[in-house]
Amino acid sequence: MTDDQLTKYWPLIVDTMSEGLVLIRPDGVIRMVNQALLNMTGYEKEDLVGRSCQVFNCDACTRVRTPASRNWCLLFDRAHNKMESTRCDIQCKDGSWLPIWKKAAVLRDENGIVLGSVETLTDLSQLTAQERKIRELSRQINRNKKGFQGMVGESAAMRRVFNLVEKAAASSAPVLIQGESGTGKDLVAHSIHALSDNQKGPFVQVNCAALSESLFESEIFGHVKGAFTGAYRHRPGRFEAAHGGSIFLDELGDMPLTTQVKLLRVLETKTVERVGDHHGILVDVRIIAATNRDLAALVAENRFREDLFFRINVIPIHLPPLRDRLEDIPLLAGAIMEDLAGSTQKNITGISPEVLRCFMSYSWPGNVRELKSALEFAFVVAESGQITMEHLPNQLVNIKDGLPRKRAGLKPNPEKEALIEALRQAQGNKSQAARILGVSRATVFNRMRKYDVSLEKVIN
Ligand SMILES: Nc1ncnc2c1ncn2[C@@H]1O[C@H](COP(=O)(O)OP(=O)(O)OP(=O)(O)O)[C@@H](O)[C@H]1O
Repeated sequence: MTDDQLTKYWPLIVDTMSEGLVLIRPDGVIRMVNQALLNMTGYEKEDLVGRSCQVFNCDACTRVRTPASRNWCLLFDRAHNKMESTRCDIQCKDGSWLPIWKKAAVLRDENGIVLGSVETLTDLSQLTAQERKIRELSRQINRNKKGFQGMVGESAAMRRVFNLVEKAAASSAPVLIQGESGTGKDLVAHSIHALSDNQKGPFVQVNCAALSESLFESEIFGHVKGAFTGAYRHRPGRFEAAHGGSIFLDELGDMPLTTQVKLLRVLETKTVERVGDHHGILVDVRIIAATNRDLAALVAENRFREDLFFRINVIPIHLPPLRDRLEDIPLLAGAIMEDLAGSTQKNITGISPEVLRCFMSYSWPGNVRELKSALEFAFVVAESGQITMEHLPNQLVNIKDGLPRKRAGLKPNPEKEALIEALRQAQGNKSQAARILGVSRATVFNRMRKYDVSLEKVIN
């Protein structure tokens, strides 16, 4: 084919492409379009040629068009001399939105003068529909797997929680999960992320109780080199690491007041500033927070900022303690034992009626986590057959008047009494007390501080 023939047949060649093609002048006016583009958008050639490319209302273009710039859009800036590609949405003639993959390059003459840009557009509507279908199917599979996203429970209270989790996942507002230790706050946070549009992004967890005040800010906001002694290089914080996903601020009630001010600013401006720097970095992060403290009470005591409380408590989810949903125990015990049977070689067939009665009358200060560790303990002690009372840990068979300890016996503060009892049984060994309660050693420390429990008082 000669050059002349190529020029002659070029329009036909361009029209055989399955991708849309558009040529745009440096002032943003459309110079030429191919047939595929007309098919994709529903426009006629005369609707487009000679008009501004703003007709497509492309969401990527609104982001790169700057009123201060001399050029029509950043694409024509000298610094952006390469091929650019992005996923974006354009508007069709009937007003509907079309998801596309757009590739763009600037055309220059031999003197470097910009002649215009060429853009190819791939229709992603089918792919997007398939992705949505896959997401929906995987949600259904998770729902059918075990309970709701791995959370077991059929009580009215838990059904309300599942419902709220779905609603929270569909929104991008901050979520505050409150509930006693071991009620499943961590599971709820993971479920919200897994069901949200940010599911493909990272899930970054920060335990606010585990970080010392001095480390806190650089850990979650990052720092620049030289910000403090030992800051040898620039380091991004957890917020930046969570960009495009979710950040889970666990034990939020333990966040230092100085950091609370900074967090409030992040929520309001959607930008973070690394320690030692004043440049805001834009972050698109879903915020999920949890605490086992009564945040409203901390606000009243001036230990938690009221403005932050209102800003973060947009979608409150309260997880009820296990003693208030005892009807969930048989289902929970069954699911936990199914998991344990799968991971051990023992032929344990179930729990005796007496054990179930005991479970139903116990106060479960450590909630589901304690139920889980009680059954794990029983799986270690029992050989085969049914789990009976003799296989249960001490705190459950602490018999009073022929019956396991009643719920009423633990009021008004079951968590404090359970802590004292566990420390007594463990003779002051905090790790062992943590195992008895089914909580972490840090939680034992926190509770000792919270309830002002000292080892001398407990053991003597
Ligand atoms: N509804 C539930 N169904 C099944 N397992 C559960 C449920 N709730 C909690 N669990 C299990 O109980 C344990 C404790 O749950 P989780 O860590 O989510 O509690 P938490 O409220 O975050 O506790 P903490 O405040 O101490 O961090 C985990 O092993 C979790 O899988």
